[in-house]
Amino acid sequence: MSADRARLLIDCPDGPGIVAAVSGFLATCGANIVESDQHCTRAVGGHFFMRMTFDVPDLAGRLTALREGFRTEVADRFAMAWRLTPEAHPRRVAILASREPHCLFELLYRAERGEVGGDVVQVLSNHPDHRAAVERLGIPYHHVPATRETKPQAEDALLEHLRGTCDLVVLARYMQILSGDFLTRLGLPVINIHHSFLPAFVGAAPYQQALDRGVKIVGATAHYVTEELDSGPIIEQDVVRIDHRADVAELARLGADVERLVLGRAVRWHLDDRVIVHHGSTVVF
Ligand SMILES: Nc1nc2c(c(=O)[nH]1)N[C@@H](CN(C=O)c1ccc(C(=O)N[C@@H](CCC(=O)O)C(=O)O)cc1)CN2
Repeated sequence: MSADRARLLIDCPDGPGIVAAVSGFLATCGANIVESDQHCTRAVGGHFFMRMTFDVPDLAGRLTALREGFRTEVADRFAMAWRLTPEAHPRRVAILASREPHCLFELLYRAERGEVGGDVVQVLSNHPDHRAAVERLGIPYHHVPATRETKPQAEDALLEHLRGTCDLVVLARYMQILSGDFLTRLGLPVINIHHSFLPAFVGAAPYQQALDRGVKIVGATAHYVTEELDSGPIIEQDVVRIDHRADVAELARLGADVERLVLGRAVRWHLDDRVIVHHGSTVVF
């Protein structure tokens, strides 16, 4: 990982001259573009998306000036939504879990191997089950019990631990619905793994819903969390075939492998600045 490497994510109304303006600005800064990817929603009158990776000497010392120059010379001209982030910028991840362990430990395993794109700085759970295993990895574990009656107090406690200490929150089969007020006060991206192929089977017990419906595939969906349950922008999905012999335990067993893969991909892509959210959907470079 180079200290002088940065990622630039852009989306704006499509039109002529965008790529030339961005690459021209970077050239005047002495930047070398090492990766560039773009997408337009349609030929005319659409929306433009781009992800660039570039190297620029003394990035740390010039970051503020680089951002200000890009804003005034390029972004404002094209009404861009954008973010320019050093690749080496710390990406601290907090994981919320309940009893199911597989997604939590998938992320911890991947983080140990440097495959998440950030550091897991704490685990919080409404159950004490995983404290010993998490703390053996040297990661703080906070048990924050939550019931329907105590949800406001539990959310206050979660915010105490989360605000100012992390850059991304991941719900690894965390089984508490978070309030809109909590999400607003948190002010960070939250990624959830839902154990169905959304929009099918929203809410609790999707495997039982799938069994009752007689489906032939089950799946998992990683999405950004919004106040509306399981309705946030989808980042990644995958499925596995099942048949009439499967009961709900078998569905959960087969589905767990899909959940782990889908969540691992989504967290990595988010932390690699590959995901742009636009009008409730995502572009994933
Ligand atoms: N605001 C949001 N909060 C949460 C979301 C979300 O999309 N928006 N996703 C859920 C995860 N989830 C499905 O993936 C889910 C979790 C829990 C429930 C639910 O009905 N929970 C009950 C309590 C269940 C219990 O105590 O065991 C509840 O909170 O009343 C449905 C879906 C995470 N949060």
